[in-house]
Amino acid sequence: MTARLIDGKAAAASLRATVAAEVAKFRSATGRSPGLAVVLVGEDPASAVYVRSKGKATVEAGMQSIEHKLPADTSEAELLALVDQLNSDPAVDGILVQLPLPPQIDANKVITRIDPDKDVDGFNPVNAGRLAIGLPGFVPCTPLGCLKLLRAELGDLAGKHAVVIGRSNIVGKPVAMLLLAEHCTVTIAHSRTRNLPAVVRQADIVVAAVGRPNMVKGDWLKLHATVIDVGINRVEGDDGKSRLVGDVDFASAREIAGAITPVPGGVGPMTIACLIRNTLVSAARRDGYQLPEDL
Ligand SMILES: NC(=O)C1=CN([C@@H]2O[C@H](COP(=O)(O)OP(=O)(O)OC[C@H]3O[C@@H](n4cnc5c(N)ncnc54)[C@H](OP(=O)(O)O)[C@@H]3O)[C@@H](O)[C@H]2O)C=CC1
Ligand SMILES: Nc1nc(=O)c2c([nH]1)NC[C@@H]1CN(c3ccc(C(=O)N[C@@H](CCC(=O)O)C(=O)O)cc3)C=[N+]21
Repeated sequence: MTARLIDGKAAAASLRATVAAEVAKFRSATGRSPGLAVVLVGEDPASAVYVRSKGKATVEAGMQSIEHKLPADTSEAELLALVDQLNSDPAVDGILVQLPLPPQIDANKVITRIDPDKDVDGFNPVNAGRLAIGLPGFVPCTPLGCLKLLRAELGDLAGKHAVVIGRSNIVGKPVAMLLLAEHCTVTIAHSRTRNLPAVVRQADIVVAAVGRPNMVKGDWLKLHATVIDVGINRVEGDDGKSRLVGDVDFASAREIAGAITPVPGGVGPMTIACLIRNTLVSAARRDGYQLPEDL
């Protein structure tokens, strides 16, 4: 039996529709629409694509998109000044500074400067801390998207062994924190992990966030494991055209896994849906407006 496909595109469309319906109610209750400011420094083509799709999703949900495009040679002081301005702008509910940033800018400094209560990316240390100790805050969009897909697929996650491959601050660590809060037994693997295939073979849930095309093979998996592939890797196909592949070798993994996310069409679309979700949550908190619990 080949694995069930976890359709992130469909799940994202459904979340976006739910958010749009709630935005409409928010607007009639408060007379304003939630605003998301996205800041792009430089012209990395992949970043430009993501920023465009974020803006489109924001507007489609009935929210205001405020885009700031700065030249690649922008100084750290200039970017920090823009963040300060967005922090104090009442029309801005969410602030996202697209990563990576050019080398003259310290990304940690910028992330730390964003008002934690507008930090819809969930990258500010205050929000990382809130997640770690179980306080309400903002959960990073990609990890939240992974969790939503897993809950929809498996229901209760308590007691499952989850192996997260990757320990970055934006994906691996927050995914591990979320799974721990769901009462999974969590193993975090990384580049120094010994015998990774044997570690992965213990997993009921595998989350791969590595950035290495097709690294996780089907014969690493426990039979019928649930596989969430976060990797977005652009590679050259046999036809010479570039295409996207994940960190999991999809062809071999789908023969062993119980369910698996494709790339594209898996976690990526959920990231953007969770961003507009977080922006609405931010606007509601700032206005004391009550949203449904399970958004
Ligand atoms: N779908 C989406 O919305 C998003 C997708 N991504 C994608 O997810 C992937 C990961 O992103 P990100 O977390 O930012 O990447 P980073 O490069 O920040 O982190 C990669 C992690 O993988 C670990 N790693 C590297 N090589 C190996 C190896 N051979 N075996 C085991 N672990 C290894 C590293 O370990 P160590 O710490 O020891 O160096 C590190 O912890 C990328 O493909 C990225 O494009 C990212 C964000 C959003
Ligand atoms: N401050 C910040 N926040 C981020 O959330 C952030 C960031 N910086 N920098 C870059 C990464 C990457 N990221 C993705 C978003 C959507 C898709 C996505 O929609 N992917 C589609 C395919 C898109 C395509 O075809 O290129 C899919 O997987 O189906 C992928 C990756 C957000 N990131």
